Amino acid sequence: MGFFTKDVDKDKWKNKYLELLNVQQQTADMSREKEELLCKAIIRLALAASGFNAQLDQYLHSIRHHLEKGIDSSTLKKDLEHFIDTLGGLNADNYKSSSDTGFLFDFLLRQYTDTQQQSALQALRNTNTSDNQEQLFNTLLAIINLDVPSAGLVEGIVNQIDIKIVSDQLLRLLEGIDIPIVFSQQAHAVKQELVAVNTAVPFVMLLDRSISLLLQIKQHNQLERQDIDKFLIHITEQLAELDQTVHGANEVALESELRRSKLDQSLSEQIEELQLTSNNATKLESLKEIINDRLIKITTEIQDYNQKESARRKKTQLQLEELTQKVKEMDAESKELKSKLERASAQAFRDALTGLPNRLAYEDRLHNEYARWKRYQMPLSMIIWDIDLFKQANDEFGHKYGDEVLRTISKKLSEHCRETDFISRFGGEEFTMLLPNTDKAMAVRLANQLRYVIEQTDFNYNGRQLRPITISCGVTEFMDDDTSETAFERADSALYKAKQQGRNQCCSD
Ligand SMILES: Nc1nc2c(ncn2[C@@H]2O[C@H](COP(=O)(O)OP(=O)(O)OP(=O)(O)O)[C@@H](O)[C@H]2O)c(=O)[nH]1
Repeated sequence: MGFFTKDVDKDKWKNKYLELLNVQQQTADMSREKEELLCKAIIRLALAASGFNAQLDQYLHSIRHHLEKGIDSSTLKKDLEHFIDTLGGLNADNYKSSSDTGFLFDFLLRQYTDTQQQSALQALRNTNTSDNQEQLFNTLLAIINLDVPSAGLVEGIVNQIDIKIVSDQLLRLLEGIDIPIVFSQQAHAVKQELVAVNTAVPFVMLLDRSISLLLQIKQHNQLERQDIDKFLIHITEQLAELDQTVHGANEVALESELRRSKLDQSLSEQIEELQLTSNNATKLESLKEIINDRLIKITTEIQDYNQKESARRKKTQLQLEELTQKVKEMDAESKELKSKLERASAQAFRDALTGLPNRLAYEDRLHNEYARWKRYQMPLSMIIWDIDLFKQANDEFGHKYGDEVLRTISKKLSEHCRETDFISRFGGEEFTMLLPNTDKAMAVRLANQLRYVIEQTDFNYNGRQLRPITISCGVTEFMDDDTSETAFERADSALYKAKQQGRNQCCSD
């Protein structure tokens, strides 16, 4: 009778083995869980960092795309390397944007027509390759000599320019650029003064203030850009850190697998030897001894393996907790940044006075509606509105009243058009509307309804009932080979016709 026929010993063996299998299963589950958590965190961070720069976006997209299939360390490493290289390249030429300074040069060249100033400005424009904006601005200020406006300069400006035209241009410039919220009050005040300016001396001071405001806005935008770049670098470092942790986790899992297969191999070798010994055994006592020795050896090996595994599990658990904490922090950071960016971009697209979408938002929407019209050929109409004799109302009752009129008209116009229609404050007392799925006849009908609503609105000032305020508009429908500019020109000409024909009317082309 063989020694292995004893059921108790056989069960002891089986249980040990099953226990080991169980431990192995738990380890594998834990690794998978950890990997999923890491993938999620990296995908979220890549999403949060998207949209800043088209070059970076392609790598962020690739990182997300690869991670959706699970972590492959070598692909992730490659993606991250590309990302970091591109980011480094961007930092080098980030602040050389010639278009930013271009608008300043255009503006100054229009305002400073003295030949000396013109040639100095042109020369600076042609040779300016410096990254140092502060230096550039100082040179510019020296050329136009704004800090100490001499009598000669004042006279020069007064003789050479029409104050109304320049202040209108400055107004348009201020309305055309994104004004960060911190400057909105200052910009509003400058705009109001530009609207009201009528003598040369305050105008020169106002010009000084306008340019200094433009410079401040530019510096502010640069700082904001630097902040975003810092955040991108921070995210990249965190991604790299996570990548390292994944590497570490993979190595630990690999080690554990190796130990496990060594144990398996050792156990099966010992069992084979036992079988061989029992088959060849002739004496029961010596056989018992051999088997006992083997069992002790096997038990020691299993205990040793369990001890190491338990230490490793504790370490993995600790790493997992650290990782979870890190992921939570990164998650909170990216959420905060996302909401900050959303707030900032919502502000950039709104007109502060009326709350309507501004000109920038209009350009954006026009781009989309135009593309849709080109593709699907559904009718698309455009209306340009202008308040009638608004200058009179301003002159008579002051700008505060004028602002109130602007707010009331904005509210009425938005309340009385469809949700799919888009209305914006284009600038000053002008509004634009884009009407998808609306042909010219329908647009003219709607325009006349809106015109009537405004005509019927009571405008009060300090409890005083005032004469009605009216609005006029030009209507057009996109057709044939229209570009957004040609359609706009037609609507603008139709508006001009409406004004010429006596105002408070809607004309179409
Ligand atoms: N209160 C106020 N007035 C503004 C604002 N933006 C532009 N304006 C004024 O709107 C007036 C527009 O005047 P004009 O372009 O001469 O036109 P108008 O008086 O409406 O005459 P028509 O368009 O020919 O009917 C100017 O006096 C600007 O100062 C603003 O934000 N607030």
